[in-house]
Amino acid sequence: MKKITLLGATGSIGLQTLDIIRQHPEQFELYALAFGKNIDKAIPIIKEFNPNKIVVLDNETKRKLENFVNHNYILAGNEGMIEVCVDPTTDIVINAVMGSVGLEATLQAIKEKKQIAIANKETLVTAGHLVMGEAKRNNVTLLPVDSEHSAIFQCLNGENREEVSKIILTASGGSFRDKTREELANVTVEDALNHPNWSMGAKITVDSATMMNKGLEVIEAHWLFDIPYEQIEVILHKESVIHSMVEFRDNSVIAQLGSPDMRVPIQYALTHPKRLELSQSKKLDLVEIGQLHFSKMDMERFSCLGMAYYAGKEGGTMPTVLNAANEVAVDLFLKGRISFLEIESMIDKAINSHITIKSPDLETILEIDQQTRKQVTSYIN
Ligand SMILES: NC(=O)C1=CN([C@@H]2O[C@H](COP(=O)(O)OP(=O)(O)OC[C@H]3O[C@@H](n4cnc5c(N)ncnc54)[C@H](OP(=O)(O)O)[C@@H]3O)[C@@H](O)[C@H]2O)C=CC1
Ligand SMILES: CC(=O)[C@@H](O)[C@H](O)COP(=O)(O)O
Ligand SMILES: [Mn+2]
Repeated sequence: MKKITLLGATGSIGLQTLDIIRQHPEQFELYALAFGKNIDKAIPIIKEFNPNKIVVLDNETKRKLENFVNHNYILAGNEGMIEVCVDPTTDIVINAVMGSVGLEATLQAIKEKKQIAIANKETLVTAGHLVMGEAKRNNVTLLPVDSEHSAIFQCLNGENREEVSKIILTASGGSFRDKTREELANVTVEDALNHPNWSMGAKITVDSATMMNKGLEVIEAHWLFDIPYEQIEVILHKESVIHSMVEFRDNSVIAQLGSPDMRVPIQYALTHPKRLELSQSKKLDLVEIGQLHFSKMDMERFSCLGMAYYAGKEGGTMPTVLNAANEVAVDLFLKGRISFLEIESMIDKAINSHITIKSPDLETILEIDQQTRKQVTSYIN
């Protein structure tokens, strides 16, 4: 029985993880969960799964939750998140929070040699060298949940990493894939949240529309698979059926396919190297689909992807700035305070005004993250 600590239990990945735990009660138990403020979503989860420990964003949310659930172990904030990650009873930590907020908890979990299933890409973008360094020192393998990285992980099964010539990440193109840059000027939040293939949290859905999601995934792939940026390619594939591919030095390409359903990579991260049945998941029917489409990525149309390659190659604190600027800009867009195209102009401004600090430690990363958030917020004030 694997005892799970689930960070981000009320989110899109969190709820799908709970579905897997529900389907395999003999394999998995929800030991602890963390969420932000959404107690309406959390209450039924707590009642159904009865976790030993609960973490919420702050003391105000803790007090509110205590009015609805009779539980004697509710913690708040970052310290709470760290506590449930290093808890000796926990076997595996699933980081499915939104944004880089779970960074310290993830680092502490790795130090305790917990298994880590990582859905959260921002953690690796903002501090990939620290996370992977800690994982190496503690002999911890990070099990990818992000669909593309799970695909690559599966394609690399049993292969010699030295023989990889290229990783090919597929991108759906997001909500606005058929729009020109001119047409992007007046798009709404509602339009942006209408992803053609996946139902996901608001922030990642907007990232997918700006193509920053793929940019973050390029950096995530660089760290997870220890591969140079020059050997990571992104192509457009509107059906999201091929989740990603690996090309080897003999020109053989291995791809992982499946209907778009995040429960598949989530479950694989929990069962690796084994597999379990997954009910209510649509089997892939290529005859029904008929055709798959691919095209070259237009780096001018999707300028966020270019910014992510730049920040990743520059390294040091630059990806921290990219990530923090993006988190703030997307939040402002979702609140209706800036336009869609202002997301990329704000990120551009932030990365262009930053002087990279090489090999930053955790304190520096956290400081630059906070500074960037303040700076980008000031762009609209
Ligand atoms: N959704 C998907 O299909 C995929 C997601 N990912 C990645 O997984 C991560 C989660 O995405 P997704 O599930 O879509 O996001 P959601 O926005 O749906 O959920 C985010 C979760 O994080 C919690 N949370 C937010 N802020 C805090 C905080 N400060 N402290 C504690 N908990 C917090 C939220 O709690 P509350 O509800 O209370 O706000 C919620 O449980 C992201 O990094 C995303 O890029 C990767 C691949 C696919
Ligand atoms: C499901 C998943 O992994 C998302 O990150 C997905 O990849 C978003 O799709 P695009 O970024 O390709 O639009
Ligand atoms: Mn993805």
